[in-house]
Amino acid sequence: MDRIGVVDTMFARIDMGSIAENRLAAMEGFGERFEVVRVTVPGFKDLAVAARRLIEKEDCAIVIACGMPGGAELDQACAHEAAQGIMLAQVLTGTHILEVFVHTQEESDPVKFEELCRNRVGSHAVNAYWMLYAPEELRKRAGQGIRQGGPDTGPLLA
Ligand SMILES: Cc1nc2c(=O)[nH]c(=O)nc-2n(C[C@H](O)[C@H](O)[C@H](O)CO)c1C
Repeated sequence: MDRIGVVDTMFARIDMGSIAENRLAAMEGFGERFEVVRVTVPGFKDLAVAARRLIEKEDCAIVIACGMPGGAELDQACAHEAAQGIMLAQVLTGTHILEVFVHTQEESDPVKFEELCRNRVGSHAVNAYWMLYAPEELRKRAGQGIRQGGPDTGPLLA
């Protein structure tokens, strides 16, 4: 059976890993064609190694890496470093790791923030599934200004 990896953090203030897991569990073939392997790490700087291990030791075909950068300048700097680590893990493994970061300052209203987070994580879980099993779904949306977590922007010249 194929494996899709999900890694999330304790630092996040929303259970991002469960959102991804539940979205994947609703997709066709769950439990038959693929299963989900989940790991939780302390914070976003720990995501890259965890994702690499999911690929190399747990045989995951793709990984969704969920993190929530805090609002401080230090958090933003660290988020950039964490993102570079995830990029490196992708290149080293030759396997996609979808970086799903929801930045605390993207939305100040907690209810809207939660909605944004659910939407982004859920959409990327579907993207991961499509990348593995239905790349034509991505192809037909090429150049459409698709966004995860907010309204789509649409093509430049509609
Ligand atoms: C400054 C900082 N900010 C964040 C953050 O905004 N979000 C997050 O998930 N984790 C943060 N961390 C923790 C680091 O990512 C990491 O978990 C620790 O440095 C231990 O490796 C740190 C150290």
